[in-house]
Amino acid sequence: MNAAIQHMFDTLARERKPAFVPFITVGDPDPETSLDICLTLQSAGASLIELGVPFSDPLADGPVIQRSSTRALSGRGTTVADVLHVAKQARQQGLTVPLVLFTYFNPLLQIGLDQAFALMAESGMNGVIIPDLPYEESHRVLPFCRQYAQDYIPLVSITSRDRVASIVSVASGFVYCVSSIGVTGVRGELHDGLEPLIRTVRNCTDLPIVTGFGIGTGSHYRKAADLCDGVAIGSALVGLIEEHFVRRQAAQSGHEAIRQFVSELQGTLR
Ligand SMILES: O=P(O)(O)OC[C@@H](O)[C@@H](O)c1c[nH]c2ccccc12
Repeated sequence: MNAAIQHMFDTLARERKPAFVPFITVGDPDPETSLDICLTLQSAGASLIELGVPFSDPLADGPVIQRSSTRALSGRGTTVADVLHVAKQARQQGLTVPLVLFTYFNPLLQIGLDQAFALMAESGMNGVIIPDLPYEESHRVLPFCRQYAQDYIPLVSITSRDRVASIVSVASGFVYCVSSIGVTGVRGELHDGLEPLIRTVRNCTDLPIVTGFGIGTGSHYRKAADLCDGVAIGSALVGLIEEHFVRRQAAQSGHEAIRQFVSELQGTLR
């Protein structure tokens, strides 16, 4: 268990507030901007930030995050080490919210699991989500998570309901409930399988539950927040970054748009 993530959820539970968990692809449009965006997200009210490692074959990602990964991999590219360097710099610049590395398995294998987790701990990371590592393979990383005090956050999806007990048995920090089927990207509606999935997870663990996938509007955010302990938003935020920092090349309006976006989401809870 990583104390920072547990402390964050304990504090929010006492305040009866959900965690707001944004996802960004680090290196999109560049590492320096990603660092600034993390600081903006913290000041806007993010509870924990998912730092995405761009990957060439993001199977679980829709077009917005795929484009984001492609941009982060173009030019000099963005590696796991680059993402962790951004985390370390952000810590030095006052980022205090917990950070979770969001990476496919291959980039970790490329630098070696022991080296990767040692670097994560040294960079101030608090946990890891590996969307393409199945429960049956989680034993390959759990010893390193324990050794380096990194929470292992598994994904539970609507299609994996019959395996929830096994999947959450290896979890620490929180459990990530994938609220839709398919790939990431804002949906028109929350999947009606989300509520029964959360009930199933609640019956299997006392860990906090964060849901994500497809949430991009205030009404969906509120519905998801009523069901869970936290809500993850990626594509809607990455789309804002694409619009302001890439298309318009307007960083100032980009940071303002992020603050406005977070404020509107939080406003739906009042
Ligand atoms: O982008 P969305 O639809 O808001 O979904 C959250 C998602 O971005 C983030 O948590 C995530 C990024 N890539 C993933 C792959 C699998 C599960 C979750 C993710």
